[in-house]
Amino acid sequence: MQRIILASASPRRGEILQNFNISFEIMPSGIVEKIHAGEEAEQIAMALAFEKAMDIANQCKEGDIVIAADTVVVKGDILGKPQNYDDAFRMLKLLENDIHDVITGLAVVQAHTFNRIVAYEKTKVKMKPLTDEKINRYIESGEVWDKAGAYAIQGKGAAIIEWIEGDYFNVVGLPVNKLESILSKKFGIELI
Ligand SMILES: Cc1cn([C@H]2C[C@H](O)[C@@H](COP(=O)(O)OP(=O)(O)OP(=O)(O)O)O2)c(=O)[nH]c1=O
Repeated sequence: MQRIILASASPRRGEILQNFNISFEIMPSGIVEKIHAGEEAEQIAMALAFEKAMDIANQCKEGDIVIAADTVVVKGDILGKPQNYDDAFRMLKLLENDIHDVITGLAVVQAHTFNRIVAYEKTKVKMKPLTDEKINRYIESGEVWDKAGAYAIQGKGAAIIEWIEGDYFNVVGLPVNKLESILSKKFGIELI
């Protein structure tokens, strides 16, 4: 029996995938995410997604399908998750009142075969102007910690996002639209 594995500890990714017509298991990857200086954000997101998928695929039996993703926020700098309060403040100060990109790398790997697809999706996001007081209140809400770019569009962060262009689910961490195409066309698995 071919299993479908989501190689992710992100509750958001699990929740998004649960909406669909597939049964899957969750096996978070233990890789240490390292951003290599000088690489493009798209390359970094895809390389990290691929590393996570391969880490788990190596522990699976032949034929299992492993899905992994990695989300980064990009505005000149590449922003991952904030390390501490000052880092979260710096990120939100950089993002407020401007447009940035959210890039999610997506990897789908069939364990112990050469069937593997790595892709990325990009969504443009416009954040409202924010006073320092508002940034402080948002950080203190506790929502920012495990989120790339120190905000969550699916949470209180919705109130500070003016508009987006592209796939909403890509911002939340799993580009469902792209995943559906890859699973359907390359692996014969239908989400709906
Ligand atoms: C911008 C944004 C990011 N995020 C989250 C999605 C990802 O969980 C997180 C980016 O971290 P990732 O390193 O992509 O993922 P993760 O460490 O949470 O989970 P795993 O590697 O096990 O799959 O930021 C939101 O939930 N909402 C948002 O609006």
